[in-house]
Amino acid sequence: MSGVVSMSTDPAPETGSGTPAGAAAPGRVAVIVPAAGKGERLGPGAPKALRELGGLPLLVHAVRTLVAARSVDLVVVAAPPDPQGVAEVQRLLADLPGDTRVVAGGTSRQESVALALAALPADCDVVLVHDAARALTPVEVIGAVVAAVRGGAGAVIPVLPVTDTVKAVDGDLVTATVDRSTLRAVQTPQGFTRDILAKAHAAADPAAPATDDAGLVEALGLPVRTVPGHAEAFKITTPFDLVLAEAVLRRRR
Ligand SMILES: Nc1ccn([C@@H]2O[C@H](COP(=O)(O)OP(=O)(O)OP(=O)(O)O)[C@@H](O)[C@H]2O)c(=O)n1
Ligand SMILES: C[C@](O)(CO)[C@H](O)COP(=O)(O)O
Repeated sequence: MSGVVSMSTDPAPETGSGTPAGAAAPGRVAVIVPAAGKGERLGPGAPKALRELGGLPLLVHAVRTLVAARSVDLVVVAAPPDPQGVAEVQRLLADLPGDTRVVAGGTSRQESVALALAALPADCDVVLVHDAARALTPVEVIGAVVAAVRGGAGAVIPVLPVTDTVKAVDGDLVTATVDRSTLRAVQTPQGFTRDILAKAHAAADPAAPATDDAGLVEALGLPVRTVPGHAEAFKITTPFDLVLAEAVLRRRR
């Protein structure tokens, strides 16, 4: 497929040993990893997904966990779109086990996800979308999202309660205190049936990209379910997040 680099050969579609006679076997689970962002809030340097945490790029941490997850069959990374970015991601993934592929990403996260979605093999029926920037997400979160989609939810997101008091403001003036009991901080991986994610992206406006994929599903009026997220699935956005991530990694080792 043009623009797609396969890092291993296609495995035969899983037959699913528990499939009842006559029933269609489930398809494969693919994870799209948008990794094409610049990381402007992290400060000057290489694209964020290629910056190091404990001696390895953030992307490698994220993909290593994904390929180790029993529920995941295929990982497609949207790389920084310049030729060096794509080549570097290909090189990094070549050292990892599992079925991994690379596409060139886009100018927004939404576009990067759409480009990877267009490159998925036909036998994937569940698709997760997972930020490279959430490099330390525990494998349990990935399993919980896949299980919820396989259990019948069309769209699933991991969430955490909001722990700060939240205010609405107009400039520097507080206009309201928001009821945080109904608010959740949203993480990735977000999981979808392939049909729903494809419909959501087909209806999306490239000129006003959504910050997450579940937002596109909400815009279709379809339900989005939640599962518990994890504190260590935080997004590495600022230099302080990188310090925090180094501490989490040291504690794990
Ligand atoms: N054009 C883009 C922009 C973002 N992303 C990815 O989307 C994820 C979440 O985005 P964020 O953390 O905001 O990353 P950046 O866009 O790189 O950060 P910044 O806004 O600070 O530049 C990251 O894994 C990032 O690489 C992407 O694939 N393509
Ligand atoms: C998808 C996401 O990680 C959910 O919290 C988040 O919206 C991406 O953040 P961005 O800074 O808008 O890229």
